[in-house]
Amino acid sequence: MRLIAIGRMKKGPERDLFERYAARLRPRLEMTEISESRGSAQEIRRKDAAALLSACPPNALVVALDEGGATPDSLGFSGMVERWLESGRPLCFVIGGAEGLDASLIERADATLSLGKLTWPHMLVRGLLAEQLYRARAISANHPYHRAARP
Ligand SMILES: C[S@@+](CC[C@H](N)C(=O)[O-])C[C@H]1O[C@@H](n2cnc3c(N)ncnc32)[C@H](O)[C@@H]1O
Repeated sequence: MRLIAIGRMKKGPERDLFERYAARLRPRLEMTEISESRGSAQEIRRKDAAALLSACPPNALVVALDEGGATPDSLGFSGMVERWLESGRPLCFVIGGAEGLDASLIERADATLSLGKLTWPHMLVRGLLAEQLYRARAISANHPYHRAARP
């Protein structure tokens, strides 16, 4: 699995959070970082989209992280991840920069994923996604990391 994201992460709590879960994930979650571009908001979104997509293999199964995307619960997400992995296509998660993702990228994506209606800082989204991927894999493996019971 690969995470392709805008911006270069500095040392700090966001990086620690991402690395804590990424290190435990199987298959591994590799990271490709793309430098932030300059210009108007529209130009930045277009350049980011081109750079993000060119970092994905041509046959990639692209999952775009977007506030307006699908909102599965963790159990549902676990099933989605299993199906994506079973497809045999390189699985690429894409996170935008400060200006968000261009519509062309959302259209190209095979799936979209929202972490809720709130806007999260893009560096934090990396850690949130890595944790949810770890949880998804734990659910599939019946590992007790995920406690499904609710009052
Ligand atoms: C700071 S946000 C961009 C906000 C931008 N105004 C927009 O409308 O997308 C940067 C990136 O983080 C990710 N992101 C932020 N909040 C998210 C959420 N609730 N669900 C999924 N992805 C999110 C998206 O990939 C987004 O492109």
